[in-house]
Amino acid sequence: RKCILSGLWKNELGSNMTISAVNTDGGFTGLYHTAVTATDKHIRVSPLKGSQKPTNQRKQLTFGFTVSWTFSNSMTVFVGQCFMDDKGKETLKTMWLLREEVSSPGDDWKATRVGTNIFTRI
Ligand SMILES: O=C(O)CCCC[C@@H]1SC[C@H]2[C@@H]1NC(=O)N2C(=O)OCc1ccccc1
Repeated sequence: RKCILSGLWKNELGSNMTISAVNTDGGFTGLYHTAVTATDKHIRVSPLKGSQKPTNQRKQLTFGFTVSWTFSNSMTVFVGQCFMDDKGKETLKTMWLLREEVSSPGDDWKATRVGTNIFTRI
């Protein structure tokens, strides 16, 4: 079987994402609902856009997507791969870069954070 990104996923932080149908060139959109916040802002659902390698080429495909957070001026890019176990259970192993909006170039050094996330189907 092949990994399909469409559907509902959750990660180890409890964040959820919904990925829409993947189109023929591998493009997809979706919504990201993070469970964690570094600010006192109320968490809101944020849009995501991404692309994956076409499923007809790969079983355990690679993908990337960008989340433009609706409640802050920051942006996160995720990159990862879908793995399937022998029971057909899919896992998305990802790493992300979070770019915070900083007020001056002098603060650029501290503006990017990195993290990992593992997603499984809900
Ligand atoms: O949910 C996951 O699976 C992974 C964790 C991602 C959490 C994201 S990072 C950007 C956004 C979300 N939480 C938060 O406080 N954000 C935010 O933009 O806060 C503003 C901010 C950003 C960077 C530094 C300080 C504050």
